[in-house]
Amino acid sequence: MKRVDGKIIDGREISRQIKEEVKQEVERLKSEGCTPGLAVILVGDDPASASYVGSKERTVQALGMHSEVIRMESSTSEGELLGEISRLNDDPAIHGILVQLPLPAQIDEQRIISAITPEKDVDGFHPVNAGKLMAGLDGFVPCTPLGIMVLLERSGVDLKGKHAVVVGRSNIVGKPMSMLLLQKDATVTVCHSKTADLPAITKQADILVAAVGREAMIGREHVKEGCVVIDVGINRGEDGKLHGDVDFEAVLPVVSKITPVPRGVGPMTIAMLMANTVESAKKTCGSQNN
Ligand SMILES: Nc1nc(=O)c2c([nH]1)NC[C@@H]1CN(c3ccc(C(=O)N[C@@H](CCC(=O)O)C(=O)O)cc3)C=[N+]21
Repeated sequence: MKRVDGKIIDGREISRQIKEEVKQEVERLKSEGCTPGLAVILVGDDPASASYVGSKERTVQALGMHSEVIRMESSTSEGELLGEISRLNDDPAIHGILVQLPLPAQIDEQRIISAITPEKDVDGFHPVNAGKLMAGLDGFVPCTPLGIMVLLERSGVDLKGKHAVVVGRSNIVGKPMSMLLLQKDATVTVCHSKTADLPAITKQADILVAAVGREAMIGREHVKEGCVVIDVGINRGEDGKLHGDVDFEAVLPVVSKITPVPRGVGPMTIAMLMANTVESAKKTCGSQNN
C-alpha cells in the first residue's frame, strides 16, 4: 500500500500550498490598497458549470479577493454578453475575467474570448495570450496546463530530454500543454483522434498527458513501465462519480507516478486561476487608484 501511495500525485495537497501562497500575496497587496478581483460569467443553468462556478467563487472569497459572479439566462444574446464583458474590461476593481465554457449554441465562443481584454484574460484563452505562449513571451497561460507544470515540478519530475506525449489537441489543454513541455526541453508528441496506432506512440512516453475527454481511454496497453501519467479527464460517469481518461487501476502497477481523478489536475486548475488573477492585479494595481 505504501509503495502505491507514493506514486499518487496529490493535486489537492499541492493546490492547497499554491492557494496558501496566493493568499499571502493577496494580504500583501491589500495592505498596499489593492484587492485582486475576479469576475466569472455563467450563461445558462448547466449543473456541472454552475457547480464549477460555485467552487471558483468560494475559493476567491476564501483567499480574501473580490468576487463578482454574473449569472445570465441561457437565452442571452451574444450582444448582451459582449456588453457585460465590455463593462468588466473597464472596471478597475476587476483584474480577471472568466467566461465559463461551454457557451450556449447561439453564442460564438471565439468572438467572446477575443472580446476580453488580454490583460484580464486569466484563463489565457485570448489569441494574444495563446500567441505569446507560442512565442515564449510573458502572458497568461491556461490554468489547467499551468497547473500540470506545477504538479510535475513539485513532484520532482525532470522534463529535460524526456519524451512527453500529449493526447488531445484542444486550445485549452493539449496545445498549450505541448508548448509548456517544450519550454522545459521535453521532446513533445501530440496525438489526437486521427492518430494511427495510438498505443505505439503513447508507449514511448516518459510523461503521458491524457486530455481526450473519454472515460478510461488510456489503458495498460498505452503505457510503458515507469511512465508518469497525468489524467486531465473529468468525465461524469453513469454512477454520478468523476472518472478520468485513464483506467487508473489498470495502469497503477506499472507507472512511476500518476494523478488521480478527482483530486489530481482539477484542484490545480482553480488554484492557478487564483494565481493568474493575483499576477494580473500586481501588474495593474500600481497604475490605478483602486
Ligand atoms: N472559461 C473556463 N475556464 C475553465 O477553467 C473551465 C471552464 N471554462 N469550463 C469548465 C472547465 C472545467 N474546469 C474544472 C475546474 C476544477 C475542477 C475540479 O476542481 N475538480 C475536482 C472535483 C470537482 C467535483 O467533484 O465535481 C477534482 O478533480 O478533484 C474540475 C474542472 C474548469 N473549466
